[in-house]
Amino acid sequence: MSAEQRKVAVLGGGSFGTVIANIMAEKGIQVAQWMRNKDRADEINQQHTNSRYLPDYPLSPALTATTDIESAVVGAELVFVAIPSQSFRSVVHQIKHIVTEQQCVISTTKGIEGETFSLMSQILKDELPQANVGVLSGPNLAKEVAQHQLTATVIASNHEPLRAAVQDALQQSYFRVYASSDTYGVELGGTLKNIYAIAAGLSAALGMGENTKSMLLTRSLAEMSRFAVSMGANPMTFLGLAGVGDLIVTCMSPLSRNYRVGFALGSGISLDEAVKSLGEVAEGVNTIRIIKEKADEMDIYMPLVAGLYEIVFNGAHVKEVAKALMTSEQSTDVEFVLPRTTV
Ligand SMILES: NC(=O)C1=CN([C@@H]2O[C@H](COP(=O)(O)OP(=O)(O)OC[C@H]3O[C@@H](n4cnc5c(N)ncnc54)[C@H](O)[C@@H]3O)[C@@H](O)[C@H]2O)C=CC1
Ligand SMILES: O=C(CO)COP(=O)(O)O
Repeated sequence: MSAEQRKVAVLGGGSFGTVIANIMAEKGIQVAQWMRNKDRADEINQQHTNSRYLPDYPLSPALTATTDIESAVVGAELVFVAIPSQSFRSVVHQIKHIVTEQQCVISTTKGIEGETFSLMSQILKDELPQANVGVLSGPNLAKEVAQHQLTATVIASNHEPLRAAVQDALQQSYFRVYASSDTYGVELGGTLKNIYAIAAGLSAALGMGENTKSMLLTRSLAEMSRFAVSMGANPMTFLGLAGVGDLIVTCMSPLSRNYRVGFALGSGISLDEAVKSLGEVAEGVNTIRIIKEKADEMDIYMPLVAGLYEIVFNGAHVKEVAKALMTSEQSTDVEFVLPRTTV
């Protein structure tokens, strides 16, 4: 099928929904981007910009926006969902009776539903059991994708035709799409790294040095992987783009909203004010609370999450938490857990 014959939908009018929709429109694919806000849809259709979320980046004139979710989704081969985790289920629920078993639905959302401890692919399976489900995740700061900076991402699904269709739809000279069959690991990596980006922003605001940043990043990766393995994920996925790759970009770039929330907290701004002034989603704030509860329940050792929770939600002082972490019981660096062999 030629690009012009392909029809896809993107649900969400924010930064990531817009760049994903724009990549495909640039390739000549028919893209319908659904959003709630009519003025923003009109702006995309008439001025080819989304000034609220991506000011200064021209969009493809071929990209069309709509406020009618049904017309966007009906007949779309691929449906990407770029809606913050707190609204994800309610939006997907609206298309429950429209989606057919031929369609592929792909989450780009890096968060967890607190009440059910569900990642977004699980919500897609709950709400749309008829559809093929996938997850797109990786080191993909929306503004850098909009600038056409060379970028790589991962499409994860256990449905091979979905992986191939998404690779074909999104592959661009500046955007490379790798495939994975570890949906759970890819999705968990994208979700967990937001927590550590908040910690990295906090430490940057306090002027901590490069040794500190390196320690924080590396121990974050160890902690994420420990949690993931306890939950049954493949630790190798955490050495890839959707694991350490996304951790690096989000912990190092002031373009990351989670990093910026951490930086604001470290500068003495309250959590409410930091989130409000951001005006975009920072999934990591809720994720800290949800992962802390799960780690406590399952007795998983996550000292960085526990310390960050105290700082963000209980007003603990960063320097006191850092001191407690630095002087806690001696620990090993990397432990290899070898598979048990039968004797
Ligand atoms: N921005 C980025 O660099 C990247 C973001 N992501 C993930 O993509 C997801 C979405 O993020 P962004 O687009 O960046 O967020 P954003 O904050 O830029 O935009 C969120 C969009 O969702 C819409 N929305 C919220 N609730 C809604 C509802 N009930 N019904 C309809 N629309 C609703 C908002 O109006 C807004 O258009 C997040 O989970 C994020 O972690 C993933 C990769 C990169
Ligand atoms: O996931 C992202 C980059 O891969 C975007 O991170 P933020 O949500 O912190 O901006």
